[in-house]
Amino acid sequence: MEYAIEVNQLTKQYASFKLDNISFSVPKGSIMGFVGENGAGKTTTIKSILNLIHKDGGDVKLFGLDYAKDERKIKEQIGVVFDESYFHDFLTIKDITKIMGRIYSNWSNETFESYTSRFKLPKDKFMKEYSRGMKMKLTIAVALSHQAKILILDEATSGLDPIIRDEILDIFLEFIQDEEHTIFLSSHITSDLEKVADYITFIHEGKIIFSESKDDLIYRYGVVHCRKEEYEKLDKKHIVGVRKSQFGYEVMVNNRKEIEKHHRELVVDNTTIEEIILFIVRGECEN
Ligand SMILES: Nc1ncnc2c1ncn2[C@@H]1O[C@H](COP(=O)(O)OP(=O)(O)OP(=O)(O)O)[C@@H](O)[C@H]1O
Repeated sequence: MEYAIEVNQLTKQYASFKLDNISFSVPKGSIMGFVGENGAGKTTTIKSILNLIHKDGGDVKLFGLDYAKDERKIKEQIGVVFDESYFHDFLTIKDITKIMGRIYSNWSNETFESYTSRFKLPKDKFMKEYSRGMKMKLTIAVALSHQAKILILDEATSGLDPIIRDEILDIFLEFIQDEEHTIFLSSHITSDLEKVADYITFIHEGKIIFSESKDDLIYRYGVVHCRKEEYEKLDKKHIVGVRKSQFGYEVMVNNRKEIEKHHRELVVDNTTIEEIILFIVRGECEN
């Protein structure tokens, strides 16, 4: 398999936080969703991938290239969208077209024009008159208009309404259609990731908990509703989290086939990425 991004044993130490020896890879032509709570280390990881901060250990490769040797080549091929717009208040779309044409050697006025029209962005208004949603669409239009091979987005769709988010997610799906383009997308909104992501990487307190194909996760994980006595007979190595209530036990398992094989009396329900994450973070675990 060819990888667009490879993160290998990356470590970054801040005074009260450590990105702890993390490794994962993003296959070329796919959408990778990057999830984790506030402060889990998503932005720190993204800044390391973009070579915007100094790493304390490990390495990052994009298209197999190293920043130390090929920084310019790498940066030309990345489109970046952070959760805040970086355009000056007194610029219009026309000004931005000119500026970007000077910055990127592969800038395409036609592509930019087609996205700004599609997003119905007003051409003569100043940025200060743009809403947050309009600014975000504009930033995405810029990122898509210089023939980037990878789009890296940090919480870019958070704070946007569901209709705009849906429109943007459709564009992401179009972007990767030709299998040459890749998207790495951090988000709190797991339902968005469930809709578009091929792979999910989950980061928790600076560590990668899993980085897997979304379909495999949904296929392997499941929730068992059972009584205490039934719970006690389950093989703990398959349990990733438990919720106890007055009605019984809800148990998130990571190998539903094994559970179904050994406990024919139990029903294992389907689950969602959001539930898996909630169980891992908030459920009790007795392993
Ligand atoms: N420059 C810095 N100096 C010191 N600590 C930092 C710095 N940047 C980030 N941190 C700390 O690193 C931790 C991870 O931050 P990061 O921004 O990577 O999290 P995140 O997962 O992106 O969170 P959020 O979803 O809230 O944006 C936090 O505890 C943060 O306070």
